[in-house]
Amino acid sequence: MATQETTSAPATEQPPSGGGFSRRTLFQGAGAGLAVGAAGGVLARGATVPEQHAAPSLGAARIEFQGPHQAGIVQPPQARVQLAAFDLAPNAGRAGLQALLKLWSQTAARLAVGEPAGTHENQIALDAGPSSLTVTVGFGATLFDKVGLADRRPAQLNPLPAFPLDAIDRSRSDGDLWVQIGADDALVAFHALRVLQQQAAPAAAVRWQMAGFARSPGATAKPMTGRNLMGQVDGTNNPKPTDPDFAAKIFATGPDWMAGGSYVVLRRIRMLLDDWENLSTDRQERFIGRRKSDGAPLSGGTETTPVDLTKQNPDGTLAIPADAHIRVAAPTANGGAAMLRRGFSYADGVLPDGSPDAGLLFLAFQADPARGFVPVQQKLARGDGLSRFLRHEASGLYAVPRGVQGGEGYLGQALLEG
Ligand SMILES: C=CC1=C(C)c2cc3[nH]c(cc4nc(cc5[nH]c(cc1n2)c(C)c5CCC(=O)O)C(CCC(=O)O)=C4C)c(C)c3C=C
Ligand SMILES: [Fe+2]
Repeated sequence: MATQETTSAPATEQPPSGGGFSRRTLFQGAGAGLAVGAAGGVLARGATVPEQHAAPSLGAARIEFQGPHQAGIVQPPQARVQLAAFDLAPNAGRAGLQALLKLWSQTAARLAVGEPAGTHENQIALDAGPSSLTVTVGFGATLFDKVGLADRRPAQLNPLPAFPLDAIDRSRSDGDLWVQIGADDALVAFHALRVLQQQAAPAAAVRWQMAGFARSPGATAKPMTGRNLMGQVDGTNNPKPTDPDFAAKIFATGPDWMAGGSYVVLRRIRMLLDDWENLSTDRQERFIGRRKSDGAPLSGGTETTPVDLTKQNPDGTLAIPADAHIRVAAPTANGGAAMLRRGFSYADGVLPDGSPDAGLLFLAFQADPARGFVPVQQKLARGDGLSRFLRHEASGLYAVPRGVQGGEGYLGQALLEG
């Protein structure tokens, strides 16, 4: 496995709401030591940088593969994501899975530092560096039976309940293995997907694949929380790694192979953009409970001002309406239920009726979906004004084992050899 460079370098600047989001980003090569980000102005597209002050390229940024948690959870979303689920071949067995996870772990570590893949290298990403590449691997509930580990399947992987308004396409849901590949360059992300996919054969085959995107680093004059395709500032009130209870909310404590791991819920949520865009900005804001221009709560202040759900307008109505998304989803309204949302937009052309096939690849990490996504979605599906503009079309739940560190060789080793 590739060794991980540990040279210390400053982390990229984070948006106001990013709080303590750790990007674990290092820069290699000639520019090491320089901070990259729009605030520093060093990566403005088209900017001419004098040779002697050459800045590190976006491609040079890298995120450590090794650590107590897998990469791709606490880091802010990269500009590009490739999501894929794989089903194990009937004859692969535990040995086949073990060999695959070893190969994927080696490959993820190599690609994260900008080395070529050890096998199936196709040069798609040549010259583009690791571009903050992360590879995150998860196990679906169906995997455990197939490799004789049914008795070790955690209860947290029990199937999600059906929610009102669900329109789930099972062929684009679930899967034995899940992979999230994030990078700040589309070619780097696709390269990693292609290599992992080829390495998977014949032990596993792709069940479904989805591509998404988020704001590119340096796109705004200063670091800001990103927007979704409805135009809203999205991601403000996420738990922050600096919160005292962050780890308890987001990371599992056991069994041993999951200690430091997390459970991720995926929902491919199509947005009914034609209907949404027909609303006035005022109505759109009341469906969310935040101002569209800057993400400030309708109870007042700026984006980061704590939400006041009791605040009333002069006419006595609630400043944040009863069916506003942030009121219905708030941890205080759901017994403290919390999750780390790390979604990406998608835009996959148009449907037969001419409407855009576009929306949110909603991804939420949590220590236990029964105390995170499930109670919140149960409430949202019934009482959220926004839900009439959304269609949940695909779904998945995966155990994301702890990261590789110390003497461990590959992701999931403690499960498969424990
Ligand atoms: C079950 C969980 C959630 C789903 C599904 C979901 C879908 C979804 N959300 C938006 C847009 C926004 N969501 C915002 C906040 C927010 N959303 C959830 C949960 C789900 N959202 C939570 C727990 C919160 C935080 C609530 C709080 O404590 O304030 C916001 C506001 C900005 C922010 O805090 O991120 C927006 C905007 C869309 C478009 C969507 C489905 C496509
Ligand atoms: Fe939301």
